[in-house]
Amino acid sequence: MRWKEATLLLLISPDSVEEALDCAKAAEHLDIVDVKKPDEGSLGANFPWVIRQIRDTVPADKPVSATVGDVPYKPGTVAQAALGATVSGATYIKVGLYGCTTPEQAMDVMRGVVRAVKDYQPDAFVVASGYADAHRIGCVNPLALPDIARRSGCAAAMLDTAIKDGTRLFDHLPPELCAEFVRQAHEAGLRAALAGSVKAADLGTLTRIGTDIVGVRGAVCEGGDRDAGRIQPQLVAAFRAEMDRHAREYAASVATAG
Ligand SMILES: O=C[C@H](O)COP(=O)(O)O
Repeated sequence: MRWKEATLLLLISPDSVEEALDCAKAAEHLDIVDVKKPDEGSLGANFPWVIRQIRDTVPADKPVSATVGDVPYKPGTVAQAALGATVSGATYIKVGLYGCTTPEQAMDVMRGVVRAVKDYQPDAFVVASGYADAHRIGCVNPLALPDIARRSGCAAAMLDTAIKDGTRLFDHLPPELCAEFVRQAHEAGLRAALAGSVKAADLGTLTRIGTDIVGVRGAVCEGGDRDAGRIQPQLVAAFRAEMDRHAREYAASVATAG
């Protein structure tokens, strides 16, 4: 895809074809449609036919992303799953390095994924995802992700939260550490994606620290409930309006300071 420099992109995660249809109604307000299966985990993988149907459902100019799962340290298994998501029509391939306890393990997994995906789809966008609350599950340190992503040939480093219990990205990784994550990702030539029960109130900070992609589900579901609620097109539009407001305010503050 073409990047609009210094623009925060909105990635929304439907869990079904029905929800993707609601995303399609709000297509002008979002940038990436991210297929996942939240009942299989934070980055739970959906079925190949759901990815395919969603690809056929959303406008062709919107990239479809797919989560490959909160994966174990099994590089062959994960590479094969990532290829499955690619063959099914996803061009963003997101891998949650849940079962990797060291950067070396994470790199093993991501190198396999990058090779499997790019052999089939050279311009695919592979995303290595860690977790801001890694300390709760014993997986690789979130600030190691930019280096893992760079050394394995990924296009982006991402953080989400592993445990969806109402705690949020900044509860586990305060803004100054998220800013460091973004800085390291950019220094490595990567895009920086952040998620984790993000709300509109977080958008000022996410904009200011230079985040490239914000991933959202709960905040655009009815009742803010990512499990029982369904994505609402008007909530996607409202979230986007807040993003745009913060982008304008930030641009104005930079212009004033300069
Ligand atoms: O990739 C982003 C996730 O879908 C975020 O979900 P959430 O906003 O409910 O934590």
